[in-house]
Amino acid sequence: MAGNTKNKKGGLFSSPFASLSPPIFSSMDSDSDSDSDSDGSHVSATPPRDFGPSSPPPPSRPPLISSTNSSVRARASSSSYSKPKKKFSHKFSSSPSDANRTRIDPVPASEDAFPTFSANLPFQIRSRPSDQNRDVSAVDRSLETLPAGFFSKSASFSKIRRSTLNFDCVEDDPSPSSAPIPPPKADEITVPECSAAGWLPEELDDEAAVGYGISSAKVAKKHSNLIGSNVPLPPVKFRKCSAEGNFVKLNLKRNKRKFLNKRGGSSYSSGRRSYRKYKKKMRSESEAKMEEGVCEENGLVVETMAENNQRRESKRAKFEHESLKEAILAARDEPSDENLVKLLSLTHGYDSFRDGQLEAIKMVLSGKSTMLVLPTGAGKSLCYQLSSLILHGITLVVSPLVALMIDQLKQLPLMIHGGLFCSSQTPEEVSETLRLLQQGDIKVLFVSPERLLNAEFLSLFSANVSISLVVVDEAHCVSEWSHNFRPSYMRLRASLLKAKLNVDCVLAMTATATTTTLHAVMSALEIPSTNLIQKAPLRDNLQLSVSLSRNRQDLLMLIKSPPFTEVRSIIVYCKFQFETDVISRYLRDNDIDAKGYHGGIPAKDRSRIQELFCTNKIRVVVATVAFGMGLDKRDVGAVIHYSLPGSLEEYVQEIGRAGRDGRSSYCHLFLEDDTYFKLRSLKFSDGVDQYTINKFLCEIFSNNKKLQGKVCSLVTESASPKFDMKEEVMFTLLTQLELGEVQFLRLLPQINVTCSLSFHKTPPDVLAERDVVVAEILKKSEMKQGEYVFDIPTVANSIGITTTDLSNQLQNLKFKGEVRYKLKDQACCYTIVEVPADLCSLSAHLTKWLSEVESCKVRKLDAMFNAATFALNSCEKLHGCCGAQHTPCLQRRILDYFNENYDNYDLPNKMGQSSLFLRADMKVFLQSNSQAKFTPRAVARIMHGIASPAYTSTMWSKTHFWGRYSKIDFQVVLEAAKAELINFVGKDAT
Ligand SMILES: Nc1ncnc2c1ncn2[C@@H]1O[C@H](COP(=O)(O)OP(=O)(O)OP(=O)(O)O)[C@@H](O)[C@H]1O
Repeated sequence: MAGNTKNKKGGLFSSPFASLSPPIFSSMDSDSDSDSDSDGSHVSATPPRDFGPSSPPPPSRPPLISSTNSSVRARASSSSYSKPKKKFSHKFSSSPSDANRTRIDPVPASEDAFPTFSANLPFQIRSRPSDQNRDVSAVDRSLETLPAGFFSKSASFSKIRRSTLNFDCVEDDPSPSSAPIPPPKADEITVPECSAAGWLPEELDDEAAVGYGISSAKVAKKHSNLIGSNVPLPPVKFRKCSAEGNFVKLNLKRNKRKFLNKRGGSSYSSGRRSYRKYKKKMRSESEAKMEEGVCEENGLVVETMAENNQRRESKRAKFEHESLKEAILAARDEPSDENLVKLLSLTHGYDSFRDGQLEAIKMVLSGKSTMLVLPTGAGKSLCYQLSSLILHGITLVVSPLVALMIDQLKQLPLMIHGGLFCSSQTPEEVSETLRLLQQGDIKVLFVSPERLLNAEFLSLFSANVSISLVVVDEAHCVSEWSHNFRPSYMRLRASLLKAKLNVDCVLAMTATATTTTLHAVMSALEIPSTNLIQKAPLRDNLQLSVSLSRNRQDLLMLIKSPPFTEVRSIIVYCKFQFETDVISRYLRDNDIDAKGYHGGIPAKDRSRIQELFCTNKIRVVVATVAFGMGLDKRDVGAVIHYSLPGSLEEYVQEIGRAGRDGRSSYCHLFLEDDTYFKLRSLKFSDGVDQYTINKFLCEIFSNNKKLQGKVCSLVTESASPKFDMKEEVMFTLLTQLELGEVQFLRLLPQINVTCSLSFHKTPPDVLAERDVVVAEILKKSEMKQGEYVFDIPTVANSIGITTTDLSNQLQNLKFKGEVRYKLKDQACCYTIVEVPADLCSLSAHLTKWLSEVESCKVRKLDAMFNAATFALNSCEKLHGCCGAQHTPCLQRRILDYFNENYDNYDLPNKMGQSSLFLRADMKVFLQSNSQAKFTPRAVARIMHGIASPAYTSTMWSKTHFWGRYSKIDFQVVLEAAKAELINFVGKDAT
């Protein structure tokens, strides 16, 4: 398979980057909008980025017209700048088991491996023995699982635009193990033809004007070539202040950004100071110019103060608009440091670029695909934002989460018009976005990876809309060796982007990628090793500390000790949903203003909690991984890990929510063994045996000869328990069958395949005579409770049309009042391209690959645990570490981890390697459950307390063997299960 990479252990892929030189760490490098559920107004109200009295003030200056007429003066004073003022004030004010577990514990208690909490700390924590008797089954029951069904349940675009930002979608969960990402449904999007659209500058109006602190006057349209360029300018234009202007409404929030840094003192704040200077300068320049005009007119025209203000603001807006156009053209002609800095100050109000930004922008502008690795909060988004203005075509940003897309859309500077396509949009919303796209009103378009390579979506770009740059955000998701692999991201290959979108230039961005991951991403996106821009993974304003033990009292004591007492906003990360509820309640009971946040909470409530946190109405959010992606609250002063993160990548991402304003921030990790054991067990919940993969492949390629070239479907919900395989694992396998060395199939968008239909107007037989679709439905359906029930792919195949065509025809019939129908059973759809000659070797191949992916995840957890354990037990405290403070040693471990191929060799771990009672217990277990047909993996999972689709915790946690051996290495348990099953089956056979 071209472009794929090979794991060191030898796998499916061959990497053209085998000789890629190690990345260079040149230096250590030093805001999420809330979503209200109240009304529409909040959408245009960015939550304050800083919470001091630092909002850009509404223009306040004496009226420029002197009048002897007192009534005019009175009107003037009351009306002067009232409109912008009102808008500003409006925007600023809106906020936005086991009772019978009697056997001997196979692994002795081992908490004494850790020292007690050191006394010479800035904060005191009591050390407690870890709780060895935790109920392992609870792990499974309460594991953070964010809601699946992204395509059916999530927010509509109108909601996004108007009020609640609904995050109730699978894309909300960055964890691959808990977030199936189905490909898009074919019937979700109807794409009209694109008409020719150019990037013509448009009117400057209210919204833009408000954005610049000016009034609602308009500037006449002006073609770009009037300012001396043959090249059409990008749409530096501003939309009308109407409810429909969602992008502007979202963008308007930017204008409420407060540019003063109350906590101050860092390089991160300098940009804001310069923004104020810039605004002042721009104001005085434009005012001077305007005053000339006013003097000329004074005495000639009797006008109201409001009209006068409008006229003056119009001039200033025009002036600023012209300045921006000039700056864009200058940067396009010559992307020099000077020109780019000038443009930066006009667009973002910052006076300098941060480390890596300028380099990345220049690379992109010169058409070079670039890999950008900057720490969280370092300003990666700005790199594509600025580039998008200078590039001719549109910039397509591929983002993994709907919530993230919405945040990124909101964070676009005012003059960069954005749009998004996500699966949760209604057809009307899709059409509206398309209309804006065709009109040239969208410069940056956010899409999910599923949608990006959807045939209908791709057809959009074939003729009229040209793409200059594809940005792959969270690019580590492309690699199966990352902590957060997304099968749909696998489809992003340079070859496909070139072939389908005619795009040569890709900007891949991530904060967390090991060398192996980087190589895989760069290989897939064909980014040369010379085009890697990489800075140290951590910002140096984060103070890292670790302590042994973890219980509620320790957490409370930590939060009530300095320096945490001084911190206004704190995030406490837990692994399990139940923990967030329990801990937040406990904190509240102890006078700490805290709220729990996890994927099980309704989307509306989650939005509300985020809003309250972002507006400092609650101090502590106790959250699972569901909280934080895209959160750009600048003054989060502390991140506390109540549970061990699953990898150093996850740790770095989560602590990266702290100190985004550049101030010293505190990141504390509570370490204890139990969570480690639970998490390690869970790392084995995705694995599949070769036997199962073989069965799965047989199903996929069954009836292969007949079905080649036709639409096949697999209803994942029912297939999952059948194969004892998670839905996302099935999807990963199907993606691998599409993108592997040989393309065996082609994935089609997911659809609901079972249709129950009833006729309402014309009798079915009569209708069938004139409609071939109806005739075929009658032939292929079964009658159930008075309804015709049929399989969509079967009917489509027999007519010889696509499932999308069939869906459209059904919609037509419904529209005419002829039929009513319901669809159910979401399925992965595909067409077979080639039937594998040897299913056994293919299944062996896939099993090996999945097993390597699984081992990689386990190593990541071990690396996290070892780094924290090292800080606690082995740090000699020579290089600045003291007490629980381990910034230097943890920074070093993290740097080493990202720089070296840690994830390619096994690390020492705490797992037991044998148990006297394991085999005996298995024998008893198999005998007492002789009716069940276990695989070795199923037995091993039960012994580890890991639920699976066929062996749910609801059913199996009742056995007293559930989770009993979770402290023994899974592979040891698996081998024992294989041996015992052979014994058991052999005995059974005799
Ligand atoms: N040159 C700059 N000067 C000052 N502030 C900047 C600069 N560039 C970006 N910022 C600000 O830094 C903040 C973080 O930027 P951004 O959200 O792009 O970070 P990121 O690298 O994408 O982080 P994450 O990986 O967490 O998403 C934003 O508020 C942004 O406006």
